[in-house]
Amino acid sequence: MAEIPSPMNSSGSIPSPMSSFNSLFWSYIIMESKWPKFLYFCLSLRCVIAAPTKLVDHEHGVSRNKQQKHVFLVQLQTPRPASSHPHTKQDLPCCQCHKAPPFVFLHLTHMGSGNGEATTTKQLMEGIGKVDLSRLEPGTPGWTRARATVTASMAAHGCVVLLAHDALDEKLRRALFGRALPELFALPFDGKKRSGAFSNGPHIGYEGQVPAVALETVPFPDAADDPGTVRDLAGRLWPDDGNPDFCETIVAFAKNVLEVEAAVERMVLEGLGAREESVAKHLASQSHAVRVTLYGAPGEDDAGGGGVALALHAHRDEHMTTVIAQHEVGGLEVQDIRDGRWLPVPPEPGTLVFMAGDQFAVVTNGRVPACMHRVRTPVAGGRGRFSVQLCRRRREGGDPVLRAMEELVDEEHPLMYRPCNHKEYRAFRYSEEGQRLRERDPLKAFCRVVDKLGASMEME
Ligand SMILES: O=C(O)CCC(=O)C(=O)O
Ligand SMILES: [Fe+2]
Repeated sequence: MAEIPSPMNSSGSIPSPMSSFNSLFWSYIIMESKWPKFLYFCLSLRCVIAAPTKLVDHEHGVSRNKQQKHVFLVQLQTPRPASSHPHTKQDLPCCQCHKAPPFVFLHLTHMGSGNGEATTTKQLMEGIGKVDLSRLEPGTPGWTRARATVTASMAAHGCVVLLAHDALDEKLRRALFGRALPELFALPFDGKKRSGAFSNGPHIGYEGQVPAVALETVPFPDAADDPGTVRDLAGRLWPDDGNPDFCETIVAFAKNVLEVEAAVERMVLEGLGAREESVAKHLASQSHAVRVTLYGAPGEDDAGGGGVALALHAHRDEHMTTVIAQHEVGGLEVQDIRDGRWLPVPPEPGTLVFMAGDQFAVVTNGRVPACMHRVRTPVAGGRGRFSVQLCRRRREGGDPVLRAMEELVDEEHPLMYRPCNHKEYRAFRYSEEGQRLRERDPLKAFCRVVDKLGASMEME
């Protein structure tokens, strides 16, 4: 049986929900091939504390493999009074607290099966999971442990931090952030326009020089599969020689990080109980793009509280997944789904941040929530911030319909999102209505299933 650190407090007793009204009271259950009993326990507990079924459903994850151990984290949480709520504008569970009666919320999180290790619980309680992917081979115990941590963190936050020194070593990091990006963004505006991918529209080509948005960003679609597209673009940016070093750097990043991305997506989907063939089919249905971004250095006037300036508003990505590499200047923050707090993700060398977008929430039947995130850059130091993202989305020309994976829908997890056309969803996201909802939940407005009582299945 896997060992998990005790949730006891310093006095050696398990904290009681009554004595910590605004904080988490939690306990855990370790199961060994006994999930039906566990389910029965949950159902009876639900009756006893009268937690709404929606809350029970939201944090999910009973794998059906009865041969393996199942580790669950059970969190009991009392709602915060509305008056102390810091994020009343967000359309997140916590924001509905004031509507909820003062009973106890029940969160269930599947911590993984197989040899899931102690670190998962600790990391989940402290924030986002962090996993070292170096030299991991599928099928080994290390892989199984990593899968448990990745799955738990994705299910809880829609996000996990990866230590991936193999994919982003010091040499590539220097080539990318020390040379390729500075050279690209130093080009005059007209030079960048010449890239031919110019548009000041949403996430299609070069974006920059937009009043009130201090960032510039350039996408390189299909960089790993079709390096010729990077060379074409670079040929227009640097007509003299096409900057071969730049191309080599972008393609190397794309190839390395795409490999990591696919491995992590596989871990999460398998961790949730998807079949190998479904996962393979899903991965083959996606395209990718590398996007390089520069956030201008904020001025003193831009500073909000805490000496940081908002550089990118809170949002969820509309595509499938995003892997983000930050460099030296931090700023990425993800929102804790449980209480609305913003958790900073520091730019540690060799780390990549893996996050779910709306398409992934549809495919996983809401068992992985799309990650709400934003960027706030420090004013002190007056430095710009670089980040590089690898975005994955449903391939153009493939099946345009996004739907939940069959295995991830069952009695315990009824369909959460209706099948939807990814292009239509993208168009909706950039429509006036979608923009209005961007800090709330546009996916919910677009295709969330409504239950028989006419209520959305989200916690309300
Ligand atoms: O730069 C970052 O760290 C995040 C960028 C981002 O969220 C986006 O481009 O959608
Ligand atoms: Fe984003």
